[in-house]
Amino acid sequence: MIALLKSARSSFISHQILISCNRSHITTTVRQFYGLNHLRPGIQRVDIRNILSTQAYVLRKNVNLGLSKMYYSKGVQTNVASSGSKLKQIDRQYLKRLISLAKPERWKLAGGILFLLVSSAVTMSVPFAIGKLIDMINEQLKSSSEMDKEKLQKQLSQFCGVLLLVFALGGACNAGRVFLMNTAGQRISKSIREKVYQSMIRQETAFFDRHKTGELLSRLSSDTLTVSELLSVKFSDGVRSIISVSAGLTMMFYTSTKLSFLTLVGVVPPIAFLLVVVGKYIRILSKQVQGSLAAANQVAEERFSNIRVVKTFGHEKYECNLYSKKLEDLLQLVYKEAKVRALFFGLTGFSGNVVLVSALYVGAPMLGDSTVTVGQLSSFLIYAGYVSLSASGIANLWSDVNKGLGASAHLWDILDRKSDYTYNAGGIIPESKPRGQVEFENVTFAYPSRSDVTVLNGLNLSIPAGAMTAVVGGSGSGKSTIASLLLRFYYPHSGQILFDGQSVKELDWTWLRKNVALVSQEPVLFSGSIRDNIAYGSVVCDEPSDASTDIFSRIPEEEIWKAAKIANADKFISMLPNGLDTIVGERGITLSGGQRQRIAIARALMRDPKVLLLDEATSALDAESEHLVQDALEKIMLGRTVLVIAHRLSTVRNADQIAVLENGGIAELGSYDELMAKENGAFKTLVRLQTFQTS
Ligand SMILES: Nc1ncnc2c1ncn2[C@@H]1O[C@H](COP(=O)(O)OP(=O)(O)OP(=O)(O)O)[C@@H](O)[C@H]1O
Repeated sequence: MIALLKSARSSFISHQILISCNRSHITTTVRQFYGLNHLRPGIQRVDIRNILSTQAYVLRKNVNLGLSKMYYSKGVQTNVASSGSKLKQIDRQYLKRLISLAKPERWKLAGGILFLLVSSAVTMSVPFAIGKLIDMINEQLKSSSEMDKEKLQKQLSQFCGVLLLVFALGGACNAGRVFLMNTAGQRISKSIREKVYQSMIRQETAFFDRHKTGELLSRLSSDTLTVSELLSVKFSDGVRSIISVSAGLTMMFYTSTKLSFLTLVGVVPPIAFLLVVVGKYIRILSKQVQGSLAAANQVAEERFSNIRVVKTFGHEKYECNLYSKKLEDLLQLVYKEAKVRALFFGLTGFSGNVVLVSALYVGAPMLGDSTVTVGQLSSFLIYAGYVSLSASGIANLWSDVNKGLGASAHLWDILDRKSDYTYNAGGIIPESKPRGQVEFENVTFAYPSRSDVTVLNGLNLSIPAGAMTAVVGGSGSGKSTIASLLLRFYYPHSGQILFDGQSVKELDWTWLRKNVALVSQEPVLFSGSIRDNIAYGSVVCDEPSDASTDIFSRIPEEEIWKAAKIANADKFISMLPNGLDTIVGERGITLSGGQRQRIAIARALMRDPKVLLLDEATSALDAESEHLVQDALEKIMLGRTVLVIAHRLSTVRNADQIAVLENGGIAELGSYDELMAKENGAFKTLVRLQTFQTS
């Protein structure tokens, strides 16, 4: 349980909170949901600058929900609630925003509510009608002659016929309500999912370093579903309960005020109090269950996507145990929740029956003194039944609203998050043809998820246009980081990177991507056909308004073959039974490493980039594959600026210049022969130590 040990005193730094997580599943939940990745079980101080305001809000709210109290030090973030009233204000804002999601479906929802009103009116009028009928029969039976009995039978048939028609109308309205609400819910869910996905996919790379795939998928699937269900089906169920309770109570009082007072006053308040308390506990538990389920899904998702690693090490049994352990944690919580839910529903059922019994107990003697008729007592009892059943529906709505608010807060975090520097369509598009000259000027950089480790420290490197530059250095020295920075996956903390004299930060995103392409060490393909994978490299409109999904299949086949030929991939593709239409499997798993790499080269070629980044492109291949890939690379290098992140002498030897990376900067720069001529030089030492393989 999360517990605050003590409030943040004025001496605390204003952006820190002190929390304690002494159960591992809570720790996992908090870590996953709130991005506090380094959180461990136990007591610790947490810096909430790295978590978004809404996440901080949800974190606080969750704690406030009953796990225990948690305090922020003063002035943490402007929109993090610092008092109960502010929290309510944010609740209202969130509620307004939540409701705004349903606006496009307002006519469907209004239609659903209209059907709901009709069906509720029908349902709620039935007990009254039945009461009247019973009284009528009673009256007629008292003064019964044979003729009267026949008349009564006829009236009864007519009454039942009308009742059946009314029921049919109620049933049709109910069906209409369910259909409209469900379709509106599905459309709301589609629209939220689209928005959330668009926002996610445009986030900068560091966002994906921090958020796990399983977590993002859970945002897309379960949070959007929770919100859309709340706005449609659950909302309408809740409104139905509210109508039933208010109409039921009104009719109870209308039927007999005295009986209503006597029945409700003694029974309802204590039971309502109990229900509120139990309902609140259920809310807390269901949140914990969601978190635990997400943790179990995370394990399965990660293992399936890395199944070959599991198989390579033969860890199937270990993984099964690990998953079982997660499920066991989940099961314990579900047991707890089931117990409380059972108590909750038991109490609701019991309260309903208590109301009925008290109505009977108080009402039966009233029959004697004719204060109520048999018909009135009957309809009163039915209304009392409706009220007690629907009261739990209102409790459920309350819990759903809270759940929906929590889920929507996760979604606002993603929707509101602006990835301003990565995707800046509308940046500078140089008028002249690109030359491909790249400069790293005094670049200092640390990864956002590990901000205390400086990877590049004042790096200066000039990469001449049309030439080949190789970067070498020990493992972890920052070679791939250079490529990531040029591709604008991340931004340097200081210094700048220039492309033809223009800071890459200011260049139009699409233009930059058209002119710089990367072929990485482990090229990943998508699960479609070879054709789709190669065509993926072509430049297409990146605006979401271009909703067509077949843009890649419209790329002329000759262009694809041309790229495949230069990449030495044409021969093996034409030998496959389905040629370009061969499906490559998840991540291209049905192809060999060399084949994947050549498809990736063809893919990069499709956009005819001016600058080509080759990140250890040949290191994982056998001699024949390497030859084919190397040959392909040599062909595509012509006329382009090439930056090779090299491990092999075969590539380095041909380079126009070699940069040796050490301690975050360039230790040596020169041609192969120049660097080898330096007796105790860094490059020569690297070669001697065979940090990168000789071929
Ligand atoms: N996404 C990331 N988040 C945090 N740290 C990272 C990330 N990627 C790399 N690093 C760290 O940055 C440093 C430089 O990594 P980089 O991949 O650039 O090295 P490299 O020289 O290419 O290594 P290798 O030759 O082993 O591939 C390493 O210490 C690595 O642990």
